[in-house]
This record gives sequence, structure tokens and C-alpha cells, in this order.
Amino acid sequence: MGRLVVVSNRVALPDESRAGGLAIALLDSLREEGGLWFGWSGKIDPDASGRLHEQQDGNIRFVTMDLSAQDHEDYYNGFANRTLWPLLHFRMDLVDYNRETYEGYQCVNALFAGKLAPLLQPDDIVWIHDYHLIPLAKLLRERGVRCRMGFFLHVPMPSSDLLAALPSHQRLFEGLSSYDLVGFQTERDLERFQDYVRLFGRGRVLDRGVLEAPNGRRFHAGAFPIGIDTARIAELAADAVTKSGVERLAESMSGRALAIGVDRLDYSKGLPERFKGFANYLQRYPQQRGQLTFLQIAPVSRGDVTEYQQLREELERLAGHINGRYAEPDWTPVRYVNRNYPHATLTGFYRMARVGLVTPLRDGMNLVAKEYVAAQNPDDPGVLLISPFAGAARELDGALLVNPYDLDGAGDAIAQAMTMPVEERRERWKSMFDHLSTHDITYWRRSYLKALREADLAADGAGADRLDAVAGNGNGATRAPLRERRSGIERRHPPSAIPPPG
Ligand SMILES: O=P(O)(O)OC[C@H]1O[C@H](O[C@H]2O[C@H](CO)[C@@H](O)[C@H](O)[C@H]2O)[C@H](O)[C@@H](O)[C@@H]1O
Ligand SMILES: O=c1ccn([C@@H]2O[C@H](COP(=O)(O)OP(=O)(O)O)[C@@H](O)[C@H]2O)c(=O)[nH]1
Repeated sequence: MGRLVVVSNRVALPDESRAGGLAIALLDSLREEGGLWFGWSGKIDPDASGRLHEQQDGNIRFVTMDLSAQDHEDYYNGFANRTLWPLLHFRMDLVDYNRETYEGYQCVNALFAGKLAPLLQPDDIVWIHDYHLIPLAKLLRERGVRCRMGFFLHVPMPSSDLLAALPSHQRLFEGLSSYDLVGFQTERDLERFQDYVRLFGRGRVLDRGVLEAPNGRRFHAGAFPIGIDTARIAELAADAVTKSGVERLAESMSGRALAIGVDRLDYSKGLPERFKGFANYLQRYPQQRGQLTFLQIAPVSRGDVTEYQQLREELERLAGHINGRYAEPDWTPVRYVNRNYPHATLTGFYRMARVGLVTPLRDGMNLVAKEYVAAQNPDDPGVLLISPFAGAARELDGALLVNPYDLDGAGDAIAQAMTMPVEERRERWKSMFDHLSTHDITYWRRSYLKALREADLAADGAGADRLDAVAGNGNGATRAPLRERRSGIERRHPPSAIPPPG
């Protein structure tokens, strides 16, 4: 079996501890399989982009590349995080497009290709991640790389009309057809991508999950909801209870219940709306005032980008405003912390929390939602409140759905969580925990890689006779949703027709 080569902008280097679901998930995957992880070093080289660093940690070989200040500005702060990130999170109002940053993005992708190509062996399986690196497969193929290549998009795929509003969208998104398999977080993301290919991408959907680019190249697409290392999170959480940081938090609660939110400081996470929803709860449920303290952990993210700086200021104002209005001499309703915590501590915080608040405006998956569930005490679990706009909501059918734009709804759901009987909490928790135990990070990686290894339609269209046989493989399109209608919003378990990982 070929070596696994993972490529992503962010790499979880052994001494790295920044928050972010992609890096955490890929580290879990590579630990099991071993292989090469290639990406940005996280360092700025004042002279030029391209200096490589190499280190080995267990069975993972890390090769990372520095970027010059200008490349970092155009590629990461610019096109990736000021153009693509808002676009892919349905925020046209925040999209800042200019040709210069787009060219910078292309140049950095070309640099990745130039440095990576000589490291590859013909039977490697190359797995490229996220919106930073959409053009990479095409650029590698232009350099003669013939390996099997897959792509996974960790963020949402928005509606095709939004994608089509991006100048040069065809040049960018046609790049996806150079992969053998393009993976999305949910079936909805896959559907929206197929719509784009049909309506604006000059391509064809030959069958569900089998697409053809304008140049005739055929490739697969499927939904592969990412998971967490459920057993390890549950174990860490049980052990964390005696950790000093966790004990200190427990002591400071003075017997009050805890509501927790854990998010990078990002406008996609719906933090102002969440703060306002909590204020709504305090205002409309005065009889519960003083019983629940809300802890929001929000490590600073992408701090050079204006919109992120503005969000930080807004949240500071809101936290001050809510505390000024509702605090008592012996109780502060909102605790707002811009610090990053390791899982050993975070899982203990999750377990202590009666309410988990995960209310993004849009989120590819949201691993925090899954970690919160995995960390609960089975005898006395907390209640997860989740936005229907997080990919995870489709799987976590025991959570209370909260539309982040509905502040009254958020207030009601918090109050409901506070008074929910333990039997109901256990029942809701169990169905989610059982699901997360089977659909964990290993399941995700194996399912995706199995589908990638089997995605062998010839690039020139030969092999079309196999289309019928393989259509639907890897995305489970043909299975009916398992069920679930709560609060009027249909949620599906992830594609259960993915062949069991072997
Ligand atoms: O690398 P950063 O710019 O610091 O940002 C951190 C990561 O944020 C995004 O994470 C996404 O991936 C998660 C795992 O699949 C998913 O649960 C979440 O919904 C996504 O937002 C981003 O996509 C990554 O590239 C970043 O590394
Ligand atoms: O202080 C923190 C805050 C977050 N995280 C981790 O960062 C990841 C966030 O992933 P998620 O999918 O929720 O969102 P993303 O940040 O990737 O958009 C989760 O594994 C969190 O446990 C962490 O380790 N420490």
C-alpha cells in the first residue's frame, strides 16, 4: 500500500499548540497511519518563501515551508482568509477580492507544488486539505506527478450563486477536477457543489458523486463527515477532573452550573449572537439568574485580518455590557477568555458544563460540538445546544437546535437545558455518544482513503463503463436518511452507505 502524504496549510508540529480542528484531526489520522505531512511552517522568512524544515516525530515525517511576509499577506491573510473564507461561509458582504492577492495565492500554491513534487513517489496517496490549496493537484500534475490525489474541504460549500459571484471562479474551482476524489463534510455541501458544476462550472454530473470537467476529466465527489478520537476524549475528560486548572474552575463556580463555548475568535462562529442569546436568557428567565455562569473560551485567530480585530472589540464590549447589567457582587455572568487550552484541560471544562453552546452562523463541521458530547459524564451528562448551520448538527440528533439568529429561541433553549430532567439528558446524550463512537476519526480517515484508493476512473473519460458500478461509492448517496425530525429541521446521520472501512 502506498505511503500517505498529507498536505495542508496548517500543520500540527510537535511543539505547536494553536486551536483549530483541521490540524487536530489530521494529527489523529497520521498518528495511526504514519506518513509525510507537508505544509506551511507557520514562520515568516524576511527574505523569501520556500525554505524547508524537516523533523520526524514517531511515524510522522514533517516537511514544512516558510513564507515571505508578502506571500503570507497575499495568500493566507489575503485570498484564503479575506476572500475564500467569507465566501465559503456565505458572507458575500465580507468578501474582499482583488487580483493581486489571487495571484499571490496561485504563486504560493505553485511554490507548494514545486517543493512537494520532488518528495513524492509514484505509489504515494496524496491527500490535500482545504481552501488554501484548491489549485495544488493541477499544479502537481503539470509537474508530472501521477499519484492518486484527493482533496477534502473542511469548510462549507456555499450555494452555487455565491460561488459564481467570485471573479475568476471557473479558473479556481475547475482546479478541483484534477483530483481523483473531492470530499465534503455533509451531503448538503456535496449537493451544492454538484449544482455549481452543472450550472456555472461548465461541467457535468454524470451520476451522483461522479463528475466530468469541461476538459472531459472525470472525478469523484462524496460526503465524509469528519469525526474525533471519541474514546481518547472521553478518557481525557474523565482524567481531567482532578487536573488543577479544572479543579480551580470547579471551586470558583460556588455550586452554580456552567455553560461553555469554545471557539476560535472567528465571525463564522456566531459569538456576538451567542452573547446576546445568553443576555436574552438572563432577561427573560429572571428566576434562573445567578444559577448559570457562561464561560466563553475564544483564542485569537487570524489576528492580522481587520474583520477579526473588529470582532474582538465587539465581544469585549458585549461581555462588559452583559456583566455590567446583570452581575452581582458575588457573581459574574460572562467569563470571557482569549486563551488557548490543551485538550487535557479543555475536556475537563466540557465535562463540568451543564450546557454546551455551539451556535455558529456557518461551520464546516465543528469538532467542539463532538468533543463536548464525548467528554460528558454518562450518569449526569450536559445538554448540547447546536446551530443547524454547523455540519455537526446533521449527526448530533440529541442536541437542542438553536438558530443563532433567533435570540429568544437561544434564551428558551438555555432555560430548557437548565431544567431538563436527568433521564432525558441521558437519553439524548447516549444516542449521540454511540454515534460518535462508531463514526470517529479513524472511521473518517479509513472511509475517505478507501474511497480514494477505489476512485480509479481514467482521467480521459475511459472507464466510463465503470460509472454505474462505482457511482455513489464513498458518499452513501443511495441510502435513505436514518431519521430525525426535531424542532422541524431534518437531520441525517452521516452517509451510512460508506463501505465499512477495511
Ligand atoms: O489554520 P487557521 O487559520 O488558524 O484556522 C484553523 C482551522 O479552521 C478551519 O477549520 C475547519 O476544519 C474543522 C475540521 O474539519 C471543521 O470542524 C471546522 O468547521 C472548519 O472551520 C479551517 O478550515 C482550517 O483550514 C484551519 O486550519
Ligand atoms: O483553547 C482551545 C480552543 C479550541 N481547541 C480545539 O480546536 C479545535 C476547533 O475545531 P472546530 O472544528 O470546532 O473549529 P475550527 O477552529 O477548526 O474552525 C477543537 O479540536 C478544539 O478542541 C483547543 O484545542 N484549545
